[in-house]
Amino acid sequence: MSFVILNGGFLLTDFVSNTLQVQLTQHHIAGKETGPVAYALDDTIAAIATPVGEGGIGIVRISGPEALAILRRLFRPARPRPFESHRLMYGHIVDPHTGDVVDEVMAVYMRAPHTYTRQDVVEIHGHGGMAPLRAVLSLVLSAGARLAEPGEMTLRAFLNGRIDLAQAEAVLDVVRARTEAGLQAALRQLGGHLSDDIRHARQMLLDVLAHLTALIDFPEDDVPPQDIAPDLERVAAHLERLIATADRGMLLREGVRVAIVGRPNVGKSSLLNRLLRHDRAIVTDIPGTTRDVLEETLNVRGIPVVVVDTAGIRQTQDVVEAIGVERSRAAIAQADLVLLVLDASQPLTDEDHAIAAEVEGRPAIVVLNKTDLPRRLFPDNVPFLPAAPRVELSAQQGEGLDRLEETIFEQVTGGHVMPLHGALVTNPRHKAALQRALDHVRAAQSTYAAGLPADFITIDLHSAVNALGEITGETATEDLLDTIFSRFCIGK
Ligand SMILES: Nc1nc2c(c(=O)[nH]1)N(C=O)[C@@H](CNc1ccc(C(=O)N[C@@H](CCC(=O)O)C(=O)O)cc1)CN2
Ligand SMILES: Nc1nc2c(ncn2[C@@H]2O[C@H](COP(=O)(O)OP(=O)(O)OP(=O)(O)O)[C@@H](O)[C@H]2O)c(=O)[nH]1
Ligand SMILES: [Mg+2]
Repeated sequence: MSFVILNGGFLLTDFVSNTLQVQLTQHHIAGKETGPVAYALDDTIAAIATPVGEGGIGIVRISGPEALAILRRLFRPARPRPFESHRLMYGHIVDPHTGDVVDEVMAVYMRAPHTYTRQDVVEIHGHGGMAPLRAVLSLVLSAGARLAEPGEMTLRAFLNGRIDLAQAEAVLDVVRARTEAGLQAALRQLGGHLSDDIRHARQMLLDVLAHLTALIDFPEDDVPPQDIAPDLERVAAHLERLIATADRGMLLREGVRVAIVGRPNVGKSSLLNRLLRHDRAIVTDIPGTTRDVLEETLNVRGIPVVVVDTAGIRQTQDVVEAIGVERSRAAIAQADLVLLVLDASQPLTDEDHAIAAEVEGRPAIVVLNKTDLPRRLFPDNVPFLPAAPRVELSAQQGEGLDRLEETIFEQVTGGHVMPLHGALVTNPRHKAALQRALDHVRAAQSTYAAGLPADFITIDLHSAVNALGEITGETATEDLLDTIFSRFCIGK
């Protein structure tokens, strides 16, 4: 699918041809010579908007100028009356060629522009099953609609200016949120908090640019030079504040990977089961029970934590077990945090030392398990990983688990709680663009402080403005839009 490029901070919509036409300039497509692209908004698209499986109801959504005409052709209302915008009607979807009833439905026509896409939208709410939904969709397609690409409904909402790019991305984050806190963060972004903050920073930069441009273009007019240092500092501080929310924001959106490692039989799988609060992994007293890595998602105070149980690491002649051990090592490498589990009822072994050496240098927690048994090992006797906190627990008895969750939370957040209000950066793409914008503002500050000519400063300020525009979409490239919207599900 090909997309539109946005130029100069504006969406240039050509309403005459109903096609979105945007001029491309070298300026906006870094290093890429491209001609003008057009993305048609004048065709009518349709998709099943709900999961295709068994459900109470399922929705076929249609967006575009033909939406109502298509509905008229296929829908037989139980009580015929004129279609009224945003009013749900009861009736049947009927195949116009055969007269066969395809499903019993509720249907709604929503007149542009007060709709999801800002186009005419029709929703057909049918029974939530594969056969009825496909039958309805197929009639809609034969009546003139085109099957929507993934994310194309939301793309239209973006292209028509109902939401900006950061909000469009938030739609997907809402769908994919794995915890309540993650959902709240996504909804905040969907509500436009981040967008408002970024637009504010961008506008301040544009104001400074306007002033500098006046100085450059009309030197004879004696434009009184203003001191732009305070404005630049204010923008820089604003960007820094936003960037500072990113580490925690990204945790909410992406979560962390925690690997449970240790020698065989120390109780790794028992610990996983306890953390999940159900018996996911097989537990036996036979060392080498877990052969493969096993992943489950856990909610630790709002942070999605993917916990990975691994095969106990030891030298082994067993081919299958050896592969499992290799995977355990890979899990250590991929984890954001490692739980090194020890058996507190036994003295440390060479294997414990060897595994600790592999964990060395990575964020870790040392877990002393089996504290319900007579003790042979205490936190003070553990010589390795001196920086890692020690947590004593009994996975079997379920004691000490709260303390472990607390320690995991502290390790991954640095102990900070989530800010409850205002903008929160949750997306690495946004963080990277903010950082680029900040670097350019900092560079502009130095240039200004060094007393260099105004056009040296404007180069950096333009780059900063563009970097911010990539977040909200004013200066997004075709490739970027393609990447973002192709991650959506069909019907979104
Ligand atoms: N049936 C249904 N439920 C749904 C959606 C949908 O499209 N259909 N949504 C979609 O994913 C989500 C809701 N999001 C939406 C966002 C904006 C508009 C909308 O029509 N906005 C208009 C204002 C309408 C009005 O004021 O009455 C606008 O902003 O102009 C609709 C749904 C979740 N639930
Ligand atoms: N007393 C006591 N026994 C425990 C505790 N945790 C685990 N066990 C027992 O230790 C044995 C091994 O437990 P697992 O959870 O399978 O150990 P593992 O580390 O996953 O072992 P592998 O998968 O072989 O690497 C089982 O018999 C468990 O019941 C504990 O806290 N206290
Ligand atoms: Mg196990």
